[in-house]
Amino acid sequence: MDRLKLLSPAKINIGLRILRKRSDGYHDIETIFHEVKLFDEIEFEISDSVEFETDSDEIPKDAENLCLKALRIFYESFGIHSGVKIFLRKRIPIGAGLGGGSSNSATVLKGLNILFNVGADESLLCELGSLIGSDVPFFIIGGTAYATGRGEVIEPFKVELPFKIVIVYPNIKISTAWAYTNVKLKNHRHKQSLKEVFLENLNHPEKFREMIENDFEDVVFEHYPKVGEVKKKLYELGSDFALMSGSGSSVFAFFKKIDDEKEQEIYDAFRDCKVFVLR
Ligand SMILES: C[C@@](CO)(OP(=O)(O)O)[C@H](O)COP(=O)(O)OP(=O)(O)OC[C@H]1O[C@@H](n2ccc(N)nc2=O)[C@H](O)[C@@H]1O
Ligand SMILES: Nc1ncnc2c1ncn2[C@@H]1O[C@H](COP(=O)(O)OP(=O)(O)O)[C@@H](O)[C@H]1O
Repeated sequence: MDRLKLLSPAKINIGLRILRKRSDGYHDIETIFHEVKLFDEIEFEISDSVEFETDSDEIPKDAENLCLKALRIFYESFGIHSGVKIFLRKRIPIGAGLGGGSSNSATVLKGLNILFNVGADESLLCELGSLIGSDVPFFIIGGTAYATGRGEVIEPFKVELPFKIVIVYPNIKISTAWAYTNVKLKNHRHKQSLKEVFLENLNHPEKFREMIENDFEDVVFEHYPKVGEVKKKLYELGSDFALMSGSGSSVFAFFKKIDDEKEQEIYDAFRDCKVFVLR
């Protein structure tokens, strides 16, 4: 096969606790990654040189692009010398807490593995992914996973979410490094694990509101009040649970059901934001 097209999904963090700062400068976290039906598309074609193109003018097109960082790691790890043309069609908002760049990196590792028939298994691809970013290993596996460490220690689990998901992006790009630098650490000792809280209360989402938190909300809402207003409005629209995703600025919400009228009401409520109703 000399051509391939893969979808590169976004994720939300159903809860994000920052436990401690580590000696390597990262933070130990506890989170639940959940893949959502919002995708970038990445096309691969064997060629005589390495070329990268994207339809987005909001991300680097040079070696700084996370697609090319992933390609470099893959080529160095497996001694690849052939060329490949990569085209990235961007849909996932940038700097949104939806893991777009990390997802693209993982999708490039998976795509090259198929294209060049290298046969690297998931655990090797996760290892390579963790060299690119803390969120990348999750995107190698996808689905839903409980994550610890800096986010690279992944424990996948199956769950049928009894909700429709809405994501509201208030067009504010937030740097992940800025968020981690400015976040105030909280005490999570003696708390039930996020995974237990989540699975035990799937049918009582009102419990999520008091037990599933995102530690980045305080610092982000303080500097970008708009993000807190989005969360408040999602509750006013009748959502069962709303929370900022990752380091922001997107806010996701669970709704037990969304009919056409409710969908229109949601779009009308957030005219100055990008809204994704993933029914
Ligand atoms: C916050 C989260 C939550 O899922 O996602 P996003 O909101 O970015 O999507 C992740 O922890 C983001 O993971 P990722 O975007 O891969 O971060 P990396 O590239 O590994 O690190 C970017 C910077 O964030 C900080 N960082 C990242 C992860 C972590 N556990 N502790 C940190 O302190 C470090 O300063 C690092 O230099
Ligand atoms: N392929 C890519 N897609 C998205 N962002 C990228 C990509 N390559 C590099 N970046 C850079 O990564 C940062 C945003 O990463 P992204 O994953 O979209 O946000 P978040 O980490 O908030 O989920 C931006 O600084 C962006 O310029």
